[in-house]
Amino acid sequence: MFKSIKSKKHRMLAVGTLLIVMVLAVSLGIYKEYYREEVGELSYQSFLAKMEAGEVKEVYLSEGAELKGKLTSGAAFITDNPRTDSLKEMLLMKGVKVVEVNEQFSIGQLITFIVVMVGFFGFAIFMSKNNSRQASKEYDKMSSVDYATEKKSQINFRSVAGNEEAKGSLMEMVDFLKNPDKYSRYGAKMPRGVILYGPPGTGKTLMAKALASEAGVDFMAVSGSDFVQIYAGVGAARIRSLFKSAAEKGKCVIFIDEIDAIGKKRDRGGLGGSDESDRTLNALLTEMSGFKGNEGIVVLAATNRLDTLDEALLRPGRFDRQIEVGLPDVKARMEILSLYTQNRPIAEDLNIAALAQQTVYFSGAKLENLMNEAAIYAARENAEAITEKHVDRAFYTVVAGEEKKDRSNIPQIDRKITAYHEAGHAAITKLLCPKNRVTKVTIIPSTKGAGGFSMNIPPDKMYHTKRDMLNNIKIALAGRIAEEVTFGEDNITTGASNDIQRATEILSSMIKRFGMSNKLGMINYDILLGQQGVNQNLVEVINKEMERLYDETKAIIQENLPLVEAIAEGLLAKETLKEDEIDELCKNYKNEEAGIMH
Ligand SMILES: Nc1ncnc2c1ncn2[C@@H]1O[C@H](COP(=O)(O)OP(=O)(O)OP(=O)(O)O)[C@@H](O)[C@H]1O
Ligand SMILES: [Zn+2]
Repeated sequence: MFKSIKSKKHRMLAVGTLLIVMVLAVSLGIYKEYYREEVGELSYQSFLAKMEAGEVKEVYLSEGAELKGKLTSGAAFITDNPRTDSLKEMLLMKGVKVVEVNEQFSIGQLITFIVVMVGFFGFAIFMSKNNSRQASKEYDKMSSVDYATEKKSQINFRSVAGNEEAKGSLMEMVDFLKNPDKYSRYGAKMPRGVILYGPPGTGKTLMAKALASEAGVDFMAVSGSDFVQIYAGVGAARIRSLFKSAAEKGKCVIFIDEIDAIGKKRDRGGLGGSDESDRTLNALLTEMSGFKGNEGIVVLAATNRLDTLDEALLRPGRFDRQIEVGLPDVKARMEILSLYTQNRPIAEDLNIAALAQQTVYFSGAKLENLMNEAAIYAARENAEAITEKHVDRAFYTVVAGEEKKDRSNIPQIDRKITAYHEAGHAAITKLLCPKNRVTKVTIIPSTKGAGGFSMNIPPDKMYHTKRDMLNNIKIALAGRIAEEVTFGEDNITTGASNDIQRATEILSSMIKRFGMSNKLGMINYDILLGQQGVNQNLVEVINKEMERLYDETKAIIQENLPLVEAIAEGLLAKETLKEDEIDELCKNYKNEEAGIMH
């Protein structure tokens, strides 16, 4: 039994030895109680003689084969047990104390039994203590989280192609990290948390690394899924341990990939919500609010979907900066491809610009993968350089699983429809509200879901006029209208669903809440009908008005089709148009119009 302990650790050995000594001491005590002096074995005759002489003090009477007792001298003795019925009476008559021992086994056996029992219990207690120590050690280990650190990585913002806006935002933080004192002197708080959101493989991790290495601080990377544990409290403990190690480093960048694993929207109804994920999220929120802004710890988190995150995460003092990291447009793809062809032998015939055009909807990771696969094919053939042929073959490997299409027109139809749709929004905005800024139009899908989007910033105003609202409806409708006018009624797409929602919202609040309809008057229909109320008359009025607005907008688009086409062509070529490029197109268009009129 104890042998197995020996083979364990030193401490176990020490405790085990101590235990044995204790057991021996105890049993020795018990032993002495019975055998204070050495035991003398007496023949039955001499026993009888001693009894006659009055030298026997006491006898333990039992059913056993031996008879034990004590002499008046204090010495213990053993003799044969005659097992006669008269023995007890005889002894009593001689004035010997008789103790009836109802033992089935000898005292020696008793002692052995006690030793074994004590030993066993001692061992059990020892093991359970040891186990709990082991368990707590294991818990300690479990509650700390492995993070990948990188101190002097070669990555900087130049390793990240495209994503200029996101890079710009992060570059501002480099100075915060480098000179936190400079900012704290003015009471300026450093942003604690930044969420990078966008499709997979767009360089979120890369940018977080670049931030850390440009600021010259440690980079600690973990994944949200590391905190999802089956054991209660472990996730929260890991969060605390992560921030503790970060605090020990002083300045650092903590990167939490897949933040949605811990920061999912909590179930307000309490149905199906798990306390455990709440606890982990709460621990994160506490830690984020806990460290003072100027301590030099920045937490970057990445997610593919911003809309699934709990609002509590996005509150001031937590992840209050959200930066979109989108799919690269053609220019960015060109830059990424250049980056990954830089140190590779590239054949003359490989046209990087054309390849950038053909890799619509590719993420940075996919482009890197494409060049890597091409390099593998070239290496296998022992080719001089990577040629068009290798890239072609790599293309199919990378898009494997997706339907095999001619690479040159993979999503050409989609792109074209999206381009005209977005051009419709942009053209109508500039035609109806020349003061509105259109800062960016793109046909690269964003995480917000739409095929593309237009950033339309109206000038600051206290009130919205009826005309503003009508114009906004027309801008929303213009996407679908441009699709219809260009590709025919049968080729319109589902891409307008958000636009239709928006147009309906504006129009219905104009009529139901703002009293802007001549036919329905100054009545708040929400109060009158309640939220669920459907009023046939109301629906008809809204529908008629929407139809009228649609026709009006359609007329404007048809009249200005060349502008729509110019913007759409620009989008097809560049995928993203910036504010100045859009303004330029509009200016050229107006000048031409003016030229025709004169
Ligand atoms: N804009 C880019 N410039 C250069 N390389 C890029 C870019 N985007 C992605 N890559 C390449 O793709 C790899 C994967 O990108 P990264 O891990 O940063 O993506 P991510 O956005 O964090 O993706 P995920 O959401 O899957 O975590 C990078 O290591 C890099 O090699
Ligand atoms: Zn639209």
